[in-house]
Amino acid sequence: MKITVVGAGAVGASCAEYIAIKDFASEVVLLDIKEGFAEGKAMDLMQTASLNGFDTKITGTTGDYSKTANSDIAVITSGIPRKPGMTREELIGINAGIVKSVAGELIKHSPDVILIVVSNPMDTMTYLAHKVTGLPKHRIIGMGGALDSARFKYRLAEALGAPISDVDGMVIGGHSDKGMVPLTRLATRNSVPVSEFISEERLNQVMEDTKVGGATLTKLLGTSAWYAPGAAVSGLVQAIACDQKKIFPCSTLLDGEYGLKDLCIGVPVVLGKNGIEKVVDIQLSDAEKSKLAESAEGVKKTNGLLDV
Ligand SMILES: NC(=O)c1ccc[n+]([C@@H]2O[C@H](COP(=O)([O-])OP(=O)(O)OC[C@H]3O[C@@H](n4cnc5c(N)ncnc54)[C@H](O)[C@@H]3O)[C@@H](O)[C@H]2O)c1
Ligand SMILES: O=C(O)C[C@H](O)C(=O)O
Repeated sequence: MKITVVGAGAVGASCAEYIAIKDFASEVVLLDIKEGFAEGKAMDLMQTASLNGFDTKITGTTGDYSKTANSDIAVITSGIPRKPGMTREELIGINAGIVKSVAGELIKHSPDVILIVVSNPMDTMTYLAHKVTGLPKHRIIGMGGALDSARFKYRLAEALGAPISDVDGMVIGGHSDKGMVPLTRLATRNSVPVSEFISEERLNQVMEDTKVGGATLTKLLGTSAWYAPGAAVSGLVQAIACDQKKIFPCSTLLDGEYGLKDLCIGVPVVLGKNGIEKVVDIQLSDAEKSKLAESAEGVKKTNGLLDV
């Protein structure tokens, strides 16, 4: 199993590290445009192999896509991150050009690749990857919901005073400060609805804290987060590489599911060796449906800024 990660920055390197530590891939290729950067990150990571006990071979390249040839999965993290006070949507001007060229190069060298798009604004960049590559929809996956759900579980555990392993929950919708839809109604603590343990007011606070999870970290760090994003990407990669058939909320091109068409947005999907093997159409309440529809409007507005 060969995996390419484009962008050896904070998220790309973290993602390569988690993939290697989980030891399910034979090879990870890191590619960056900054001279020597990916080679350096790869060497540094390889020097953790004997310490962390993995056999995955990590190599780096400055812009040489021939080194990525015949990748099974490629992750696109190249692009600028936001600074405090910015929205993800403001990154579109620079990142659209980067994602467009990177996606084109990747499929030239790996025509059968499954693409995972991370660069922001992620739902729009996933849509752009479709427009540029024309790949079937099961082979382009946007990563956002897996991360947002992890943050939701973190906030739920905090509110419940429970261990995170006792908590389950999912966030659908756009990967944006306003567009996320944390499904509080379906969140559970060991199969019991969380509303049995905490007030509606506290649950609303959990929802709001989850939606601004990325912005909160950006304010603290001065740039956006990387550990949880890297771990979330590695979870998607592992589900595909190991044909796990796990459900994650991912951004996918919808064609009528959830009453939505011609956009990529986060909904639950089954991930396996073919990429997105099924969109899971769950029954939403009227309030959840209207939040998702509003979120879709926001994503479509950002898509409208694309030059495709
Ligand atoms: N979808 C998500 O949940 C999620 C989570 C975290 C970050 N992000 C996004 O991921 C992106 C990367 O974030 P980061 O913190 O790793 O940024 P970073 O600046 O640390 O790394 C980005 C890397 O991309 C490289 N790059 C730029 N143009 C390139 C090109 N044409 N080809 C190859 N490499 C190129 C840069 O040299 C840099 O090393 C940002 O857009 C950020 O907003 C998304
Ligand atoms: O917040 C960001 O801009 C980066 C990423 O989308 C995140 O949610 O951490």
